[in-house]
Amino acid sequence: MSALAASPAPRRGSGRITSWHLLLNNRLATGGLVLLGLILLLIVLVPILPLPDPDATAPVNRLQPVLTAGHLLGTDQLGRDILSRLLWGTRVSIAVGFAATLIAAGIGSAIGIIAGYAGGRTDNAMMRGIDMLMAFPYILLALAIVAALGPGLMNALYAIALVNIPFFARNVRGVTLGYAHSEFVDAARLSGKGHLSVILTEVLPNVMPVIVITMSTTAGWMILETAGLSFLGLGAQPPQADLGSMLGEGRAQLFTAPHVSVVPGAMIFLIVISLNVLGDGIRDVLDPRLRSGALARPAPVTEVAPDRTAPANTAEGACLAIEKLETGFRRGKEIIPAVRDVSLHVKPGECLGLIGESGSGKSVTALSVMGLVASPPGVIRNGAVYLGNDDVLSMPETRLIAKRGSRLAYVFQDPLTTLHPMYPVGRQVEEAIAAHQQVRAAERREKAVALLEKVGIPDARERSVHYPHQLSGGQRQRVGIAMALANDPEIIIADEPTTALDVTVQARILELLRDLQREQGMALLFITHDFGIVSEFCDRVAVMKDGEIVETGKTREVLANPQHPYTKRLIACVPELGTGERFLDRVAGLFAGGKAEVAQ
Ligand SMILES: Nc1ncnc2c1ncn2[C@@H]1O[C@H](COP(=O)(O)OP(=O)(O)OP(=O)(O)O)[C@@H](O)[C@H]1O
Repeated sequence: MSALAASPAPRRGSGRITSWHLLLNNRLATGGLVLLGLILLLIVLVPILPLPDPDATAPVNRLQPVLTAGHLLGTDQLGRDILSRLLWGTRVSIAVGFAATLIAAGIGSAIGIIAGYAGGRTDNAMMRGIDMLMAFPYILLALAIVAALGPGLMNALYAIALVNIPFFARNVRGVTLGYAHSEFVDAARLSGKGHLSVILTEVLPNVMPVIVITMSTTAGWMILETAGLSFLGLGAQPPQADLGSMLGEGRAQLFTAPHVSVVPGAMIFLIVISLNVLGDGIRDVLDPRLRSGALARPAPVTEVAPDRTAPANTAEGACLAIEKLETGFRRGKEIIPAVRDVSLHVKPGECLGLIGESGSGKSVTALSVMGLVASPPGVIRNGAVYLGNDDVLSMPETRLIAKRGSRLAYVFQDPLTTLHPMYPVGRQVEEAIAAHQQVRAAERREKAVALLEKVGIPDARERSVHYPHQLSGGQRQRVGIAMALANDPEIIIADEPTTALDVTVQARILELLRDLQREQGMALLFITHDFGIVSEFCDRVAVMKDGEIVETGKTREVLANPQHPYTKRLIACVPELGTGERFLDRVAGLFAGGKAEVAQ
């Protein structure tokens, strides 16, 4: 860990959020859990409950209605107590459904992991087998299996398990394929671990949430399928009750005594619905991206707290002013602040460097400007952002969205993740133009080529039909800059635009940004963690630490006379050519002593 990264992290909420809290936060899942818990409790207690024998017939008492004395849910066509049969039958159906789920999950997941991990012929052979299994209508396949093995609950269980193996195998194989060639799996292999060990320690823990999610969402389905087979007389055999056979037996009295079939039908419905909503809740808890809301479709604009205090614009003549900004992230009911009390301004033609260690809040500050922090979980608690005199955070959503890319544009760190991999780069620049300008397709194309030329892409016309993966890292970043320039913005926010590039490309991109900024008189908010870049590039600098601005001023003055110890440490971290040893001594001295100051 770098010395800088070792400095204390922003304060976090003290309450520990467990998976239980997250599950219980989801009302539907809690409802499902309570309902399923009650049903499970009843079927566990059924042997000790004072209920009549579920199989004891009493023809004189046949088809008694609900709420008859001694028969709360009435009796069936043979005079058997429906409540007793329902609870014993539910016990059988749930046991068979869960057992089938476990068998299908075990075998299907093993096939999926082995096929995905091994790849090549093994994968091909296993998946073709699975495809054949899937090619049959599953209920027909289950019927054929039971017909071959003979009717009975155990055979129904095997049949249901078998027809569900492909769902697990396909799901798990897909996820395993993604992990099989990832760096951490390669590293484990290279460190000498055997295949089994790699599968068990590296692949399985990552695939496990998918297995559990598939289990929780298919268990209800399997209970339904078991009931279906019993309904057709291929599962539970008389006199044994399960929900499907009760439903099948009640069919003949559907119009004269509907309760005989409605009661088991309602129970099937309750079990399946509770399992499904609980399964959805479990999926949300197990997938950390869902947990933070990252996969939920983010709102088009960051949520702004209704009780936000919006200070007035104090920066005269600035084209961008941030006033006392406070942005945080929701975690349960808490909002954990990421930036606090941040005030900055940039004037036309000026370059402001925003510098700070990783996690200090630079990106959150930059993204808050145009309401781009994903909500959920992001929320702007307090503060204001002014573009000229316009209060951005008070604007109607559509107006704010219209300002994105026109008055203010962003250049992000990694163009490979921001460019669409399936479209040629020229088309993506054209899209940026089309977002704000009504120009004909041919003109737009010419404009896109001109922009690519302007940012220094050689043979721009030919390159414009290339896809992002066909360009180098530096060229991709140039495309990102071309897109930012597409609508002649007044301000560009460049968020560590050169971090992913090697030093020579980095220098060229920085030069390009500086030239364009001077040429077009744009304001630039340049985010970096490198004081070397700030000293060469920025007129003023703001230093950020733990979500707050700790020092701000003209770059030359801050460099010559840093006030905050953290600024001094950042400056000390800039290596000077030929002073390698001295630099390391300085850094080591600084961080060994913790609070040691830098000798200027
Ligand atoms: N989606 C999120 N949910 C919760 N916390 C987040 C989220 N995004 C960022 N944060 C937190 O906000 C804080 C500031 O993050 P930010 O990305 O602004 O840091 P940064 O200074 O830009 O770091 P870097 O230089 O590594 O990009 C960090 O503590 C981070 O963990």
